[in-house]
Amino acid sequence: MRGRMNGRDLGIALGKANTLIEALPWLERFSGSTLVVKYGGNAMIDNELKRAFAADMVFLRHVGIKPVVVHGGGPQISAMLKRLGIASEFKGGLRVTTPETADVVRMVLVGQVGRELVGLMNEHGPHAVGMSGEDAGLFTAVRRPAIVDGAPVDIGQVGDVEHVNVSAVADLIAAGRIPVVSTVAPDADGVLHNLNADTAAGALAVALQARKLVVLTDVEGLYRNYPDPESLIAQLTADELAELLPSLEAGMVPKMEACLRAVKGGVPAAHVVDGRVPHSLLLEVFTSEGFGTMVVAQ
Ligand SMILES: Nc1ncnc2c1ncn2[C@@H]1O[C@H](COP(=O)(O)OP(=O)(O)O)[C@@H](O)[C@H]1O
Ligand SMILES: CC(=O)N[C@@H](CCC(=O)OP(=O)(O)O)C(=O)O
Repeated sequence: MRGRMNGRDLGIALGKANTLIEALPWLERFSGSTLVVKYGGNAMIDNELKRAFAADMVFLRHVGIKPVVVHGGGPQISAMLKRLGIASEFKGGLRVTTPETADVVRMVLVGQVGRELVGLMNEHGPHAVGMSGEDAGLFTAVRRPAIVDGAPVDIGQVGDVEHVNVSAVADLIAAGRIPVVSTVAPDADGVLHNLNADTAAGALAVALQARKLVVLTDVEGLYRNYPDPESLIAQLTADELAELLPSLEAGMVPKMEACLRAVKGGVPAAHVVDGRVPHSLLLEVFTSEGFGTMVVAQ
């Protein structure tokens, strides 16, 4: 409400102005750069959080940052497989994917999770465009095994990203859109593969030479000794992460591999932040303290 302020209101207003001005150096630094944001299925807890995430992406877009969203949906896929009475298991952090499972993965990621995020962003205006690795040849997949107890195990139609057709997203970014990527893709023979969303986000961040990769998940960040709260890591180098990787547990493995791949591939920083905290991404990008765990090259 416009009108005269009392002393308390003025204090609150000045606090808001300070928050805005604290963002200035970060706006200057990141304006014009590409940010790849991976939104994990476990961080899509409720509608309020999803709305806050969508608003954050639109906010970034309006301040001149170019967000590219890569979304997950592991829990949502598992729920649909259960509804359909199809058994499902993970090996080495990756879903064993039969042809039947691959169809469900595509249905849920492209038709459900991706659509919902696009819809929430587009409540703010015609910003977001959904696509999968199949659209405009965005990703070509190559079949990969899971690593279980140090040995490779075949898990069906699961892929890594072999090739990224950068123009598929670059054209959308140039048009001012926010690409929202679902991570299924054909291999060289056209067979549909299920890509872990962290893996695909890492590969896309490298191909786009993004300024940052930010992974939103359901923990505060990377713990040296999970779940000891004292062992949360604020910052670590690629070499330190490479040393830690073999000791990590399933869910964190593809996430931290993606961060390592991004940083080794020329992305200046990769972050893991708590997606359960509304606007955590803005806190990471626009405050001096940062948020969660940051991986840097050196
Ligand atoms: N060292 C670790 N640090 C943080 N989380 C860990 C660690 N080891 C295992 N985890 C687990 O990894 C989970 C995140 O991975 P995942 O469930 O696959 O999330 P998402 O759906 O966001 O991809 C956390 O909730 C936590 O239980
Ligand atoms: C191969 C593989 O495991 N694919 C994942 C794809 C979704 C995903 O990665 O979702 P989150 O980011 O929410 O975990 C799956 O089928 O669950």
